[in-house]
Amino acid sequence: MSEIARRSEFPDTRGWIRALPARAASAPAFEPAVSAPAFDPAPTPQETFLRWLTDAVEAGIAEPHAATLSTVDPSGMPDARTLLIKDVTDDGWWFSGDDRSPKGRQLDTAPAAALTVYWRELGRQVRVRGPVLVGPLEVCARDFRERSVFARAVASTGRQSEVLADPAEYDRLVQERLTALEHDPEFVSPHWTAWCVAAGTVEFWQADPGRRHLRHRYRRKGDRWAAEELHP
Ligand SMILES: Cc1cc2nc3c(=O)[nH]c(=O)nc-3n(C[C@H](O)[C@H](O)[C@H](O)COP(=O)(O)O)c2cc1C
Repeated sequence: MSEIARRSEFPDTRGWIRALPARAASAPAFEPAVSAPAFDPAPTPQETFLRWLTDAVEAGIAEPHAATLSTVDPSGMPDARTLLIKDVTDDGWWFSGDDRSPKGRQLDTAPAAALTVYWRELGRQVRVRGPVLVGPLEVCARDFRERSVFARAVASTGRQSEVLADPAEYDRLVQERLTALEHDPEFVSPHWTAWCVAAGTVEFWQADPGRRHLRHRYRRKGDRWAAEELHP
């Protein structure tokens, strides 16, 4: 086991945080090799992403489909939160939530976002940026129905991120929704939304122990993808 940097052993917070190990030196090589100037990525970022997601699944990474979604509010103030990627299609990267939530309102006024995935154990990051589109009603409804009954009950009480002034009242409302859903299992919240980041750029980043990190960026050019390597 590597040495643990204990906070109490450092004179100040900065010293402790600076001592935390950055990238594991044992990051696996990007195929065929990180040091190779050229490599053989898939023709589309979706395909490369799904290959990397497969690697993350096979490596046993918990919640390998978790991503950070960044948006901006009407004043231009950025916001970000973790959520789960629900699908990857030719159209882009899909996620879901309530359109009355802060993220929903932000996407309504500024329909663009960035999704960031970090698979620490593999030394890999993916950055997806682009306009955000609201999915068709049937896609939103399918996503809602695929949620557990409890998740549907919570989602349809629908005041996500508002101040919880009365926790007991909230628990009562969720119980009420649970009972209602048992009687009406086909119910779909009209606010539940599947959004798609229609990527304009997608960057794949692979750590290299020698800091010759590999960065491969796809850029959408009409209906095809152009790709380029970036300075680390
Ligand atoms: C691992 C993980 C997965 C999550 N998945 C979702 C999700 O799929 N959809 C969602 O709306 N919130 C999800 N959340 C909760 C969000 O991070 C966030 O708290 C919530 O969406 C409210 O965000 P907002 O106030 O910016 O709208 C998840 C949180 C975590 C930690």
